[in-house]
Amino acid sequence: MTSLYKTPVSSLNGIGEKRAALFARLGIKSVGDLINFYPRTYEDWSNIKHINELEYGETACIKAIVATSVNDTRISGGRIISKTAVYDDTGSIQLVFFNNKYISSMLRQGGEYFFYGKTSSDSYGMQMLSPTFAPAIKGTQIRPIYRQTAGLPSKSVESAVRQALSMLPSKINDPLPDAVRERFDLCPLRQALFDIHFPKNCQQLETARKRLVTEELVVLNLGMRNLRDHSRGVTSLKITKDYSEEFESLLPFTMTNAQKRAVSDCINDIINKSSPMNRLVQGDVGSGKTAVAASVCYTVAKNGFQTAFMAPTEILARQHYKTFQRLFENTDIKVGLLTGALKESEKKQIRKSLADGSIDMVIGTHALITDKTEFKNLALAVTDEQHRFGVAQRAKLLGKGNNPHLLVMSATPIPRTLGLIIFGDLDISIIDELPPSRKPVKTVLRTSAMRGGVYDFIRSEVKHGRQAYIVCPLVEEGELDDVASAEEYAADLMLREFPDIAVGIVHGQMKPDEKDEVMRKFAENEYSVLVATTVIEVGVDVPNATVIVIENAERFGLSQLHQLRGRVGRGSSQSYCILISDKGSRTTRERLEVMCSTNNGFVIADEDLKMRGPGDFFGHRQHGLPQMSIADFADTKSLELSQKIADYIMNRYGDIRNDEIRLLKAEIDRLFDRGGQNALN
Ligand SMILES: Nc1ncnc2c1ncn2[C@@H]1O[C@H](COP(=O)(O)OP(=O)(O)OP(=O)(O)O)[C@@H](O)[C@H]1O
Repeated sequence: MTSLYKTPVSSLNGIGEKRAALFARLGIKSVGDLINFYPRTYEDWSNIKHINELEYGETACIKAIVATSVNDTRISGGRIISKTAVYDDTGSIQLVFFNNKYISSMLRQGGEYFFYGKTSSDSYGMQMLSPTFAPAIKGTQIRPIYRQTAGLPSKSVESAVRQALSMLPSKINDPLPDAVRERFDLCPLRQALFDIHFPKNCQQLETARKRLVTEELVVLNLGMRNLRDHSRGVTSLKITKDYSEEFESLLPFTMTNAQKRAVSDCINDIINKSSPMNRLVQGDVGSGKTAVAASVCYTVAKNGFQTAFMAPTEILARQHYKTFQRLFENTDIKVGLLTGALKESEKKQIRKSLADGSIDMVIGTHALITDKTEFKNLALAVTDEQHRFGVAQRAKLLGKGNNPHLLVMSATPIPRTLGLIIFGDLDISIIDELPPSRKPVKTVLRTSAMRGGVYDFIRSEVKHGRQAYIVCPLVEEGELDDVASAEEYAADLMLREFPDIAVGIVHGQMKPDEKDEVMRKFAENEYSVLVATTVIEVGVDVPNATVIVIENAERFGLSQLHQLRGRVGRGSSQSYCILISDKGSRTTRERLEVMCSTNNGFVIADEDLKMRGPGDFFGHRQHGLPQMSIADFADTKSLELSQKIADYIMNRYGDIRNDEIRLLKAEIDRLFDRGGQNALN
C-alpha cells in the first residue's frame, strides 16, 4: 500500500492544483499531513440550548427550524446583509449574516439545523450573528475548527480531513506497542485520529488528545536521547592530563563545591570517555559558570589543543576575553578575540593565528563560525546560552574541528521537565550553589510616583562607592511612545537628578566599540550609574554594582527580569532590585510579586511558563526543537508522563533500533525531518 504521506492532497475529491497550493500554505502536502493537521480548537455543539435560555453576548448552540426564507438586503459599498428567523419549542430568534451571498441557497425554509454563534440584540430583540450551522440530522457533536488561510476556510479543511480519514485502512500499525499503551492507558492510534478530528463528546476528545500528545512527546524524548547517544561517534583527540588543580591556583577565589563538581564532570568526559563530551553546565545567574568553562579550556590548552568560546553578544565576548586574558596573563596560554566589530585587518591576523595554532583560546561571537575561520586543532567548543544559537549554529562550530568536545553554558533556568527534553541530547551538570558571602538580592515593587525616593537611594549607594544600573526598555526597537527612551532618560538624569554623578548610557543602537568603551568605564567605576537597555541582560559582570532599577517592569517576562536582576548581587555587599511599574492590573502585580518573593531562577521559570505559555516564554529565542503538531511545552503533566514512558521503552526494548519499535523509530525520523516510514504507510 502506498504511503499516505506520499499520496498528494490533490488526489482527494474537489482538490485541484489551485486548492492544493492553498493546502500547501498550511504545510499540508499529503493525505498523511492532512490527518496530522489537528484542529486548532473546537466548538461545543453537544450542549444544545433552548432559545428562551439564551443570554445576551453568549456563544451557544441551538437546534432550530428556519421559519422564513432568507432576506438579502444590499447596503452601502455593495455589501449584503442576510436575515432569517428560526424557532424551537421555546421561542424564536433572528439570524444575521454579513456578505455571504450563498446563505439563501444553503438554508432551506422549514429545515432543521444546529446554529452555533454569538448572540447580540437590536431594537427588534435577540439575534445570532453569523452563526455556523449544519443540518440537524447529523446528531450533536463537538465541531473541529482548523487553522485556515485566505480562500481555504476551516469548513473546507474539515471536509478534506473527512475524506482523508476515510482512506485510513481498517487496521493501522500503531507506533506505540500494545504493552506500552495498556500500561499507560493510552487509546489506539486509529481511534485517536478519528476522535481528535470528530469527537462525539468531551471525554472522547480528551482520550484522543492524551494519546497523541503523549506519543509526540515520547517521540521527541527518545529522539533527543538518540541524538545524545549516537550522534558523535568516537573521539580521536588525545587529552590525557588533568590541569584543573593547577588552574585553581590562577583564580583569585576558591571554587565552590558545585563548580568543582561541574569541572570534574567535564574533565572525566574529556579524558576517560570514548565519545566526545556533550555537556550542559547550567547554573543560576552569578553562580560562576565562566570559571568552570575557563578551567576546562585550560586543561585542553595545556594538552596542546585549541578551544573556541562563543558568546551571544559583543559585550559579553569582550568581557569574557578580558577575564581570560587576566587569568592566563602569567601562563604560556595565548588568548584571542574574534568578533564582527573588529577591523578587517585585525580579524585577518587572528584568523591566521588560529589556523597556524599560535592562538590557544579564542573568544568570539558569530564571527567564529563564518567559513573564513579555520583552526589548527580545535578540540573544545564552548557556547554560552546555547538556545540563542540553535542547533544548526552549534553544529557549525563543531564542524570547525575534528569531532571536538562541546560544553554548553546556560543561565536561563528552564523548568526541569522541559529541560530534560530540550537538553535531552546533553549530559547535565548543575551548579546549585552560589559563591560564599553572597546575599540574596532584595527586590521591591514601586510606582513612578515614588521615583524620588529611588533616586535618593541610588545617591546614597553611590556615596558608599557602589554603582547602579537603570534599565529602560526598547530603545533598540524604536518604540518610544510611552516608554522612557534611554537617551532622553539619561540626559534628564544627568541634568536634574545626578548632576554631580557620572552617568553612562549603553543601548543596542550604539556601535560595538562605543558600547565597549561605556562598559569598560562602568566596570572600572568611572561611571557610577549606567542607564541601559536589555543589552546588559546576559552575563554582564560588575560585582561592585548593587542596585538595579527596572523601569516599566511589566513589559518584561519574569525570566528576563530574573536575568536582569542577576546583574547585581554578584559581590559581597547587599544588593537591591527595584521594579517600577504603574500598571495596576491584578495579573501584572501578581507576576511582579513573584519576583519579590523568590530569588530562585527555577521557581521563576516555572511561574513564567505557567503564566505566559511556551510561545512567549521562549519569545523570539530559538529553542532548537522540532515543530510540534499537538504537544504543548507548558503541559508539565504530559511532559512528565512522556519522560516516564520513554524510560520504560528504553528499559524494555533496550535500543531505539529494536525491530519491535521500528514504527516509533520511524516517527522519530519523521519528527526530526529525516523522512522514513511510519504508521500511516
Ligand atoms: N567560587 C567563587 N567565589 C567567589 N567569587 C566567584 C566564584 N566563582 C565566580 N565568582 C565571581 O562571581 C561573579 C559571577 O561569575 P560568572 O560571571 O562566572 O557568573 P555566571 O554564572 O556566568 O553568571 P551569569 O549567568 O549571570 O552571567 C564573577 O565576578 C566571578 O569572578
